Formats: sequence, structure tokens, C-alpha cells
Amino acid sequence: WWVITNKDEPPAYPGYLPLIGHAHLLIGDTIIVADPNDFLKVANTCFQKDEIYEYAKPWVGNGLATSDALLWKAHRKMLNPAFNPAVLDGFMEMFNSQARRLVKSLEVEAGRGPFDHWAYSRSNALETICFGALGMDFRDKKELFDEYANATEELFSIFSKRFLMIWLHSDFMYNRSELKKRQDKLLTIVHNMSNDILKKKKADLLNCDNVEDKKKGKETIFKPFLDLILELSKERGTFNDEEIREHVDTIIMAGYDASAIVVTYVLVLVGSYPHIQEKVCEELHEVFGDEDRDVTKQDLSKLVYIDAVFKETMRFYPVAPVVARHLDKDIKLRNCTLSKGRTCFMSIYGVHRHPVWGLDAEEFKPERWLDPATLPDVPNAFAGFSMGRRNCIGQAYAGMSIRIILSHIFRNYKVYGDHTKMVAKIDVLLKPVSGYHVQIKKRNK
Ligand code: HEM
Repeated sequence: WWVITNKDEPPAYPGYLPLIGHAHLLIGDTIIVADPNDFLKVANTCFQKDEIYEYAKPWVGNGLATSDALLWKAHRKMLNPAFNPAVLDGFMEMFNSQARRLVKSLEVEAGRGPFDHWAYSRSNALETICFGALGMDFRDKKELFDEYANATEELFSIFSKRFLMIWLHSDFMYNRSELKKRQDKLLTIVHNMSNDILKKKKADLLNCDNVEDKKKGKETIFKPFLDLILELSKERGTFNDEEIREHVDTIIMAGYDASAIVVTYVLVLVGSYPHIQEKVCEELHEVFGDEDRDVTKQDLSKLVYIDAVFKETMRFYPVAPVVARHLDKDIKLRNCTLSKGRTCFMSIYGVHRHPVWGLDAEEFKPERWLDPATLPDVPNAFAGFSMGRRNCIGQAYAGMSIRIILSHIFRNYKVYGDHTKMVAKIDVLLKPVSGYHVQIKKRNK
């Protein structure tokens, strides 16, 4: 308590013994926010990410997720158009074909015992995001894909190992560690890939006149983010090559793991509740009949129950359970003031289990999303994509791709799971330690 600088600071772990209850202050001057209104206030008052985000900088540099507040403000404004609905409409066909690939790859498991479908969802999501971000088609380049996929997976695990090994927090110690040597090797693989593609794309762009495409109204045709960012740069002179590479790597880092985990959580949860799966299938039948056609944008607006399942899954198991800001000013909340200079952990998990969700907050209930009367009174009670201006830029992309995947999977397979046997842990993201075991059976058409 000796470091408390503001007289109306919140108490440290209320109810705990002094000294022991303040022990966290020795590790770092941190505060945790789990109230929906407080979360939003912090999110919209302070845009500076905490120091722990520095660990990801060797991979993604000053991309949106890690950049300092000032640079982030300028870059986010310039990048928002690359994620607008017209651009995302161009991704529909690719999302559908990737969802079909996932369904096909799962065929070997149909009718057999429990299996961990994470490997399937993860590699499918990485293929999709590499296609969407870089325009890189890995589909017939298995060796290259495996090398890239393994490198990204291991990089994630290195970040979380470093976070847990407090003695490696200082750059001085980390730069001398085996972990850092391994990280450098993996980064060479990952960066070479983006740099090679960037070089090739730049050369292609010089040879084609995109203004003509726009005149012909072709904006909704699929264009990877890299092409869009290159075009923005060409038109407005916005980003240099290094910045473009960092933004594209950020999109890959931020996009694929989280999306894949949400799909896997949905399968385990829906597989645990047959009555919910029945409703999903009834809705799919109403919209598609017995057809195995692609999902259109109009279909998505009709799939309200699947949307409810998607949102409830993200509420129940928030993939990004905590985000962190460095408080660059004092922030006055309703009941207390947070002092400048502290780390503020904003608990998405806490917001999603907050009393505003009612007595059934601990239950998985997609129905709550179907009627505004059963949702919390406060508008900021859902933070799955964080809140405020520094929220997830890929929210619409993720929502679209995931709902398309689910529409294909549940039209083709009956899924069985038991989420009560799943133990989750925070490994940068919230992941099950026990695997994502489900069983699937082919549906009769
Ligand atoms: C269901 C999947 C996803 C979830 C749950 C998710 C969640 C989040 C959250 C909670 C944040 C805030 C992180 C923080 O403040 O530290 C974030 C930021 C971000 N996400 Fe996502 N995300 C998902 C998918 C995607 C996809 C598909 C993309 C790209 C296509 C993406 C790109 C980004 C980027 C670039 C940021 C940084 C935004 C900024 O600081 O301006 N995300 N995401």
C-alpha cells in the first residue's frame, strides 16, 4: 500500500490481509478492472498498451496490436477502410471454400472415437488468414505451410513462457537466453515469408492499374489485406515497407489462433447440449433445406440462432480473457480513481461473468441473445472483441468466417462433446489444457 498515490484508489484485494493482500504490488504496480462501465472508461481514456505487449514486437513490430498510442491512432484511422463491409463481402467465397476444406479434412474422423479437432481447425484458420492477409495460397504447399504453422505456434508459446519466467522479463536477461535464440530462428522463417510475398506483390502492383478496377466497380472482389494496404500506400503514401510487413504479420498473429479457438469451443459446447444442437440444425434446415450450397450474406442475417451460439460461446469462454493498458493518466471511475503509471489488466472474463448478466451468468444459454429483455441493461457487458476505439479491427471478419464455418460443419456432422471435462488455462489466449475432444458423425442428408 506504500505505492498508492491517490487517496481514492481502490483497495488492494479487498478482504485480504495487509501485506499478503498487497504482494502483487511487488511484482508490478497493477490493477484489475472487471466492471463493464469501468472497462469501457479505461478502454476509451487510455490507448497505451502495457509493456508486456513489447514481447510480441520482434514479430509484429509496431503493428496495430502493439504500437504506442500516438502511432496507433494514426495507423488505425488509415487501416479501418481495409476492414469495411464492402471489402469483407469479397471474402465470402474464400470463407466458404475454406469451410468446405475443413469439413472435408474432418471426414477421416467421422464415426470414430473422440479426437482433438484443434489440429484441423487451427491449420484451416491459418490457411484462411494467410490467404486473406497475404494472398498466399498454401493449399498445395504442405511443407512450406507446416514450417510456417509450426513457427507461429512456437512463437506464441515462447511469448507465454517468457511471461511466466519473471527473470526473463528484462531484455538484458532475455537477450542472453536460449529462448531468445530460438525466437530469432522462428522469426526468420515467419518474416522471410511475409517479406518475399510483399516484394512480389509490390512488383505486381506496379504493373497493374487499380484505378481502372475501381471504375469498373470491382471493390467487392476478393483482395488480400496486403494488396489493400499497398494500394492505400500507393494512393496516399501512408506506409513504408517495414510498416506494411508489420501490419500484415499483426493481422496473421491476431487473427488466426483466436478464430480457430472460438470454432473449437463452439463444437465442444454445442456438442455438450443436444437440445442446442437440434435448434442449430433446425435453423440451418429452414435456411438451406437439404442443399449443400455456399452461405451468402443474406443467409448470415437469417442465422440468428447460430449468431447467438457464437456470441454466447465468446461470452462463456472469452478467447482473449484479459487485455492490458499502461495508464498514461489518472482515470476517475465511479467509485475510485486509478493512478497514472500503473498497469491496468482489463478482465474480459470478469466482465462476462459480472452480476449484470444475472443469476444464470455461469450457464451456457444462447437463448439470452434472442431477446433484448434477457440481456444486461448496460450496453457494454460484452467485451469478446474488447471495447472502445482500440477494440478488435477484425471483429466483422472473424464473425463472418466463423459463422460460415459453423454453418458448413453442422450441416455435415453431428457433434458430441463434454465441456465440463475441459480445463482451460491462459496461454496468452484462453486455451483448454485437456485438448478439445469431440466425436463427429456424418449427418444423413
Ligand atoms: C474470434 C476471433 C477474435 C477475437 C476473440 C479477437 C479479440 C481481440 C481482442 C480482445 C483484441 C484487443 C486486444 C488488446 O487490447 O490487447 C483484438 C485486437 C486486434 N485484433 Fe482481434 N480477435 C479476433 C479475430 C481477429 C481477426 C480475424 C483479425 C484480423 C483479420 C484480428 C485483428 C486484430 C487486430 C489487428 C487487433 C489490434 C487492434 C488495435 O489495437 O487497433 N482479430 N482482437
